[in-house]
Amino acid sequence: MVRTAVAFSPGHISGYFRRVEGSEPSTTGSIGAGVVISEGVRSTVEEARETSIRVVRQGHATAGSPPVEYALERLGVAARVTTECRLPIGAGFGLSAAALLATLTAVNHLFDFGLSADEVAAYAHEAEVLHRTGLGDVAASRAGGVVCRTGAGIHAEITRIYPEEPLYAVSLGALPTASVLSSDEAMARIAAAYPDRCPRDLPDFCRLSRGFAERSGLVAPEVRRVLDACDAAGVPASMTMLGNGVFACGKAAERVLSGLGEVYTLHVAHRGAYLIEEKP
Ligand SMILES: Nc1ncnc2c1ncn2[C@@H]1O[C@H](COP(=O)(O)OP(=O)(O)OP(=O)(O)O)[C@@H](O)[C@H]1O
Ligand SMILES: CC(C)(CO)[C@@H](O)C(=O)[O-]
Repeated sequence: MVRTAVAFSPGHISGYFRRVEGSEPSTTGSIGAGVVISEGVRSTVEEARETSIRVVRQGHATAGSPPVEYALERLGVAARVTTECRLPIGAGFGLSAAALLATLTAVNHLFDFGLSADEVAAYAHEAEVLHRTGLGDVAASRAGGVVCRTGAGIHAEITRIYPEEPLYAVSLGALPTASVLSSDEAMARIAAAYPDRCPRDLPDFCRLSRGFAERSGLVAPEVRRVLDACDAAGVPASMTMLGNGVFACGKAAERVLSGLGEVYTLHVAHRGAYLIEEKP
């Protein structure tokens, strides 16, 4: 019988960030703030002769995931991996980091590596940074909360608060993270836009993020239309970094967003990646 392990990792909406360039992947990443969300990626890992990755969303499967393939190779294992998520990929929900954390958590158990949670996160972070699919998402998604990262990498200081209220998001399409992270011009604007403090609560997070989004020049026209509708209704909202999407806080947010796309109601996660089951 083929042995299987299943793990889950929460996703992460980044509200504002600044790239930190270190001498190696472990010291490279970002500072910034975001929300770790209870939705994320579930990964099923089976022993196999050759590695294959199936990415499943809403019953539709695609093959391959360069960052996950890299991480498996780095650990010297071959496995059949299936990732499943409900949220859209490439839309600023930190799903590449969640896929890495969930897969490596399952791999760690399946192959009896005995890696600590720190070591699992270090491998995931390295794969993210090298593939330019994220900078701070792994550090954030290691645990829950509205997070404020004041240093780069997984060992940096992170403060976490746990508001009870939900937030709401709509996605207007994908924005490949690497396309923005590879642009020096975008990075310079982003650095200048950084709000130099941590959020006090969820509405404060939304407002600080919005100031950043405006100053960074990253707001695309479709995102602008949704932000305008939120502004008109007095709903604090900003852009999902880095995706063509909007997140919004407060009671009226769901109603305002519902006319503009599929609305995801998201809760602040209380924990990071965890093993769901191991068979046999
Ligand atoms: N659910 C997933 N399962 C496996 N690989 C994924 C998954 N989501 C993203 N990836 C990998 O990450 C690459 C693109 O990542 P990208 O950073 O653009 O998406 P994201 O993490 O969903 O969004 P963002 O980083 O903007 O929040 C994909 O090409 C894929 O290889
Ligand atoms: C770069 C980024 C916005 C991509 O999701 C995120 O990883 C972050 O906040 O560092």
